[in-house]
Amino acid sequence: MLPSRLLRSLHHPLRRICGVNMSSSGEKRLRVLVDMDGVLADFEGGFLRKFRARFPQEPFISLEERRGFWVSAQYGELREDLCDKAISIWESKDFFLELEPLPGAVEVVKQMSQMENTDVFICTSPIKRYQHCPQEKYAWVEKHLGHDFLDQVILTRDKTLVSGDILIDDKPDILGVESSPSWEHILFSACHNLHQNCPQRRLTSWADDWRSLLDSKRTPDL
Ligand SMILES: O=c1ccn([C@@H]2O[C@H](COP(=O)(O)O)[C@@H](O)[C@H]2O)c(=O)[nH]1
Ligand SMILES: [Mg+2]
Repeated sequence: MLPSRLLRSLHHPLRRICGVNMSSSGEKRLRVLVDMDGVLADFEGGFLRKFRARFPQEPFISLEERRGFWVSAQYGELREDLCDKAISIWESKDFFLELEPLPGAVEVVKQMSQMENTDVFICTSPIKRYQHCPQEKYAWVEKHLGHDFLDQVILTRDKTLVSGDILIDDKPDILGVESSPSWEHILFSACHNLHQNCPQRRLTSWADDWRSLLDSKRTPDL
């Protein structure tokens, strides 16, 4: 690795060849990956509302009672056939598009992406039944963050393959083929993970001190 003072004097393409993500002022840029469901978009709230509307006679699990990432698994434990009924909700047209943004999420992502030396990407896993979900995820980003933000959308079912400094995500275990991902996983608090004692640093909501969290990952300019 070359010293940063030398890298600063190099032209942009060479900086890239050296494998360092530097700004024109010579500072290393921070790459933040932000999950969508449960972090930007209220997946749990949207699910519960639509489940109760579609199946008014069926038992349901309140947000306070939610435990574990997989909604379908907890509904299946409640009663076997409720697993498929739960899945049918997020497989329906307009489910992902109509999710409400979580409080502060849109404002924070806009602020974050305007910060100096900071690149923000939305990193989200589509469901395998692809008829509606991938298109609606793009449409959600366009609706809430604007057309230009579509350049910063990453759809993947394996987030370990995406490089970044931080991944803000509500799923406690993010696994994939890469056993040593480049990012630090910051656990975003959600109803399903509140009771779990997880080793990751947490962001409890978008009202939490996300700026300090980002600053803690910035490397000082040498
Ligand atoms: O029980 C469930 C709960 C969620 N899903 C789907 O998982 C992904 C989660 O995506 P993230 O990028 O990790 O937020 C989303 O597509 C949900 O629909 C599920 O399949 N089963
Ligand atoms: Mg999520």
